[in-house]
Amino acid sequence: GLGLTHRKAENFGEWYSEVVVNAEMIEYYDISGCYILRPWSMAIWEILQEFFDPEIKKMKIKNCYFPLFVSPGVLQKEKDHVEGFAPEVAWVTKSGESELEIPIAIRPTSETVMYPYYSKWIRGHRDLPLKLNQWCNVVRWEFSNPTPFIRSREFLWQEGHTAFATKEEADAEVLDILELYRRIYEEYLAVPVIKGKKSEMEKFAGGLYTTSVEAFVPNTGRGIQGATSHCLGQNFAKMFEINYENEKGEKAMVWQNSWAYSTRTIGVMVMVHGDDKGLVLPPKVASVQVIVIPVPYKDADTQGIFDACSATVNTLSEAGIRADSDFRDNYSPGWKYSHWEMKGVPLRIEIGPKDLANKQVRAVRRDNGAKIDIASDDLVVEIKKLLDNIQQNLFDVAKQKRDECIQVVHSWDEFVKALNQRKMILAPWCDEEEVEADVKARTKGEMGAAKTLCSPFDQPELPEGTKCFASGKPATKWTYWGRSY
Ligand SMILES: O=C1CCCN[C@@H]1CCCn1cnc2ccccc2c1=O
Repeated sequence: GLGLTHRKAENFGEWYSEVVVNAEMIEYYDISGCYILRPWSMAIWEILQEFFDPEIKKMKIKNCYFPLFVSPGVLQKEKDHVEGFAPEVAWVTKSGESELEIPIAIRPTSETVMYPYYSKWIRGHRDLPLKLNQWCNVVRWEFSNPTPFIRSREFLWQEGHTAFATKEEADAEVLDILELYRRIYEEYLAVPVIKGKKSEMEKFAGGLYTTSVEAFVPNTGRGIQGATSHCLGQNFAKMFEINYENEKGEKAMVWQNSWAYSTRTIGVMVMVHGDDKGLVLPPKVASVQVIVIPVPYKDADTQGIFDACSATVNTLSEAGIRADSDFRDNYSPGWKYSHWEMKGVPLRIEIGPKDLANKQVRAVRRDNGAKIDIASDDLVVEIKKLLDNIQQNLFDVAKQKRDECIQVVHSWDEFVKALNQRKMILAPWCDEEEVEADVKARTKGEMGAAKTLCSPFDQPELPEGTKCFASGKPATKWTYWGRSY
């Protein structure tokens, strides 16, 4: 049969793997942790890119392309923090039958690839700001459980790498980019996220501070980092001698940022909106927003029905709506309904003899199953309203579910209870790293330990004297905690 064999609420992992395959987004590949992105998911990546790329161009950020290969020397340059990541670095050691003199790393990220050239290109203050981005793949040979889109050994992303004369410029850009990431999630993927700052333990070790947008998957009770925007401070400038002669003729080091979102965004959307019929696509990222299906009746005017379907697709397409028809004669209408529901198409239009006679179409919503008869004269206006309503409804439902999973706690016992209830926990914290390490140690288990997700920029009131939930010391900030991907 066409349906899923696993229910989202019963076996999330199996449900997810089945949805991404049955919706024809992913094909499993013969190398573990690698996946084929089929057109149905590549189209989503392209729609997100068509939003983000013009936005960074407005910020005078230019696209470039650096080599995939990293020479070992520069990779070790970041030894302080790269050692943590070293096991994930993939290496080329041979070409054909012969061993390479020196093994070459495949980029897991491009700081060490790009920054020796930033050092060469940035000599005077007129060379600043230098703002580059690249759309590429990166490889991280991870061993923890691979999951399509969420955790794969190769993935697509954009990585922005910018250099400024002042910290103020860098700080401002970090937040401008973070807002774009929020828009990707909330305006396109209809996924609510929380903007915040990572703890010292969770931040990018090579940087000064990390900001992120954090999503949450209610079914697994796990937080997931949606995208990151780091201020690197002058750490890499020091390491790679990226300095310049400032306007006073003094030698000064640049202030840098780096920021990325990846194909992980697609996986988060699948997890949040998908249901037991399959994928549910927010209209903004649906490559097909409306699928038109003929419902011919044995002796009815079949040609008239097909003509009405084609006219409907044309009218919608001319209005800028991504519409298609399914005229295949080897599948029944019922089979087609299930097929396009599995693929998450936001709206289905059925046209049968009655609809033809009444000069109307029957629209069926993928998000809530509602059936709406629309007069053909009102088609474009009504379909546009429906698509906007579906987009908003998906966000509202996801936000309501996510908010139901947020639990404010003030004590350790409340924290443990909430954690076991698969909540996203908001707790007052003393912001001490060893306390975070202690919480990790005390919550270790086969479900994974609790960790900080972020300290939200939008801080609730913290009354004088509030104690840290874990240490009892004076709390300095509210922080989200939880298990995570
Ligand atoms: O997030 C971003 C945004 C885009 C540019 N890079 C930063 C930081 C990447 C951190 N990171 C992540 N995995 C790694 C894996 C192997 C070696 C190095 C690294 C590594 O530096």
